[in-house]
Amino acid sequence: MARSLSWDNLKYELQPWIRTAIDAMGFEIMTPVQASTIPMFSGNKDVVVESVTGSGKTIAFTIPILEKVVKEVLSGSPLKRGHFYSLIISPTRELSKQIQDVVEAFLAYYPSESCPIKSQLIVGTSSCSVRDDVSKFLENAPQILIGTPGRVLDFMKASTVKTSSCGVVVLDEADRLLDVSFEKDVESILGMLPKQRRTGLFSATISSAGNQIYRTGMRNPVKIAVKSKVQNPESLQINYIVVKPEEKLHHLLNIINNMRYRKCIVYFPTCQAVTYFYSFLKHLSDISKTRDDLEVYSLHGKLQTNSRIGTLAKFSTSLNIAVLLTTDVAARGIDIPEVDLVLQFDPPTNAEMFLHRCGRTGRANRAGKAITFINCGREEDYIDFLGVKNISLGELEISFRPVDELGVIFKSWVLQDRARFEHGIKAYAAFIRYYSKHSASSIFRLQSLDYVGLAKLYGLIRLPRMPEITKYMSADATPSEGWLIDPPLDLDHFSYLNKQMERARQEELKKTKEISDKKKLKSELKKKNAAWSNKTTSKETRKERKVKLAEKRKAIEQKIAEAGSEDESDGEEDWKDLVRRNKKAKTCSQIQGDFSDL
Ligand SMILES: Nc1ncnc2c1ncn2[C@@H]1O[C@H](COP(=O)(O)OP(=O)(O)OP(=O)(O)O)[C@@H](O)[C@H]1O
Repeated sequence: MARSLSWDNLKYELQPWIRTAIDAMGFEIMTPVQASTIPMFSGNKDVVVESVTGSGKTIAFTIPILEKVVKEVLSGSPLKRGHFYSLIISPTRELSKQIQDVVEAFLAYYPSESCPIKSQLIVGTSSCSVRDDVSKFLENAPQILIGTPGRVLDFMKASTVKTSSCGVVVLDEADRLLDVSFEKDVESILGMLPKQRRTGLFSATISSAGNQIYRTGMRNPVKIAVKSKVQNPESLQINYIVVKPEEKLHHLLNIINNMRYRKCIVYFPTCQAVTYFYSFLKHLSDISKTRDDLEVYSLHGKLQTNSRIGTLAKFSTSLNIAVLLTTDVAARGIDIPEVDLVLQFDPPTNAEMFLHRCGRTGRANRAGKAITFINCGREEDYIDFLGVKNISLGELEISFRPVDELGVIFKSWVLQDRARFEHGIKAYAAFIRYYSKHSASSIFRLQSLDYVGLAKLYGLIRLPRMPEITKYMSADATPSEGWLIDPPLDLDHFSYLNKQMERARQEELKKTKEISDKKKLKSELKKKNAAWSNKTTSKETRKERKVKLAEKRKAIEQKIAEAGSEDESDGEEDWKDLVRRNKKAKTCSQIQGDFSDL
């Protein structure tokens, strides 16, 4: 046993019940991040902690929180009604629940006869309103709150919730909590807490938060970085496979059917892709084209909280071989020890997410394997791009073996129901939107996408009319009228399996046929077709955009002039810089802010 990592070597003595809990959990020694963080954070220091995925950061903040809360409880002055002592914020409901489970696992060993210590989860659910959270809080008087930013903020705004006793706050996955999508809520929450508090920021990729960390009101924080040569844990092997888009599903099935693993997480780019491929895999398993000992689950941000938490619990506790199809909603923090394989159907939109996704396996020194599909062509540069960021991947040279009759089964499954055909188009369009948000935009370029290969992957029978396709595909590369099947299908006779939907469609069809006026008909059809993309190429909007741009340019130029730039070349620099920064801010906010597809 490494002596310096022995729990006995901590600079102060842990409370006996915490020590008992640690022994019962079987944690013989501390992990390096725990050895460095626990003494600092339990003492009077604010901490900013960066350490690889699966290195035990949760316990590194749970123990100090429990130590502080117990001290308060034993101090003799009882917790006043509506007050609490500590707050842990995380970006997702699943992660908040998981943290609460760890806190509760410790509390099971607390000798609670005199004054029990309790925690409460504050996350949005359809079955429980903010008001319900508040009444539960007032009734149970928990000292520790754990939740997601939006809900915690709403909860804290209630007049009966008092924040002045909160002495310690933790932001888990802090870089995510400080990015544009959460930063406002998080700042408001921190602004409501007492200034004289301890703050801890934790993440495997905290460096990406940059100066944002100083907006959390920390005082002289200690930075703890448990570093190694590479950014991923050593127990984690990361590989990539270069594929053609239309071959991806075959590769996926070959891997989940033939590779040895216990639990596998497959990351898809969007919710639409998860639901679409999940239904198809279910169909395949019904007709026995996948292993019959295999359980497949799906999890994404558009599901209700209870269903999300329930699915994760089922996947975690399943005794069978299990595969979870998901999005980045389950990329950070989720800790399922038996996950030994992670597959990325597409690379994520930023390198931090790449590490978090891969880090769902190879945790706590257990062996794990992560495989990423890379589309052949320009995307292959992504490997060097990750290399520069100290993430090294090895190529897995797997020769392509088509799965028997997969194409035929997929096509007939799509053609059985118009709803599937539409679902495929939505998933395809969502993917193109997702692709346009990559932070490495010089590698993931819309103009380099293989639109036809991608359409085949999504089981489309016809290319949808999207501005991207018209813009980036040459006319000779576009199949006639966009059809990918021969002969083309009479779409008017392509029906829904769902009777109600089919009835509504028939009525709509009848109405359209009755419109004798050609102009009106054209505008009706245009309205319908516009739904696949939120981009518009109408002359009117282009004109408006041009005017707006000109106004912006004028305003920036005026700013530069006011700043009194003497040298013309400097002025030119400034102008370019401002425009560049402006553009960057825009892309950043698009990349990080829009998670509606997850
Ligand atoms: N001292 C320890 N000894 C052995 N295992 C530990 C120890 N501390 C924590 N673990 C286990 O390590 C696993 C990973 O811990 P945890 O989820 O806290 O990692 P993390 O650093 O927060 O990862 P991520 O960055 O992905 O959120 C958990 O299963 C946990 O039970």
